[in-house]
Amino acid sequence: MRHFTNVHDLGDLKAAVKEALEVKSNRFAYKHLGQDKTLMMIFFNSSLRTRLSTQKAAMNLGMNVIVLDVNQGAWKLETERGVVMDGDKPEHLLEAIPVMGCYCDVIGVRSFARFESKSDDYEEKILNQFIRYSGRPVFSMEAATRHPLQSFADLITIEEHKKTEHPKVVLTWAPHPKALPQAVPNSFAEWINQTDYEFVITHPEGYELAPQFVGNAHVEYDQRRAFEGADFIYAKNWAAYADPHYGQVISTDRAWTVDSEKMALTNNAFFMHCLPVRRNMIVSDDVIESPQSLVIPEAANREISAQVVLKRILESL
Ligand SMILES: CCC[C@H](NC(=O)CCC(=O)O)C(=O)O
Ligand SMILES: NC(=O)OP(=O)(O)O
Repeated sequence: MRHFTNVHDLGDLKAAVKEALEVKSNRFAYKHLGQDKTLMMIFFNSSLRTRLSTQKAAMNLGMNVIVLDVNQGAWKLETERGVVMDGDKPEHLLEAIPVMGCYCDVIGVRSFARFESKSDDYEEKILNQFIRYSGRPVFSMEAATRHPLQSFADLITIEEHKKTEHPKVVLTWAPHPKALPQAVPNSFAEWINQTDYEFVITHPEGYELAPQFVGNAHVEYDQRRAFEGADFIYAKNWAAYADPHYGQVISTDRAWTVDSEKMALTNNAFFMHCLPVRRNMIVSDDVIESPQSLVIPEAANREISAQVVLKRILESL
């Protein structure tokens, strides 16, 4: 595998999950693959889980790791070609990317949607420049429209905990004070649509995700009806996608907060969230602390999803 930016890069998902569970049970068995190889992780945005789990995965594989927080210490970067650079940005991405490519064998990039231009975001303008100009294999650590390392970990977690062959999985919007990217819900939907689960997406009107991600999911505007009989509840906030409200918060209605009363409508469902989570906005304290909450094992599986991706990239070098 050269690059990892979406669900299709992994091929057969059942095989990928099987490989993940094998790696999970013997994660130090592949140190030869990463010997004398360097991973560079480039963050345009904050991170805890991705930063730590991906570095741990690389170390499991015997890799060296370099981490760059672009907005702390590096030169401010111009991303637009053709701009006269007489402002506060000393360096262009078109030099910085190939230079960074000189110092590593594999590149991970985190670059969230900027909500300045829907086309720039949905054409993955930043991530694709790394793919085009770095000369290295590139994987997404959450880009503008997807978070595939998270979604792979989410799938592993559901497969580990499902009590039926075809569980009902519900992706629910929940309120948040800021305008958050659509990357996590887009990616979750893209991956779950590749399974044979029953898949429902529930959100207030105006929060419809892009059709290419919704796919065959059933969209339900009544959250309680969506929760009925669910086996997994995956909560996440996202900003509006549809014009004219792209990138905007159009609701902070806490009637959508996931609480025990709503979880009682489900089939004793597990609760999932990618973290970080705004407690008592997205989910009540008692739900995220309940025995049905999988948020910690879900986060632990980020080490495994990253290790499978890095292992496949190293095997293709
Ligand atoms: C893995 C999630 C990363 C990011 N989350 C945030 O930006 C949360 C920021 C906040 O709650 O202030 C998101 O929603 O895409
Ligand atoms: N879930 C996730 O990617 O967390 P971070 O933003 O902390 O990396």
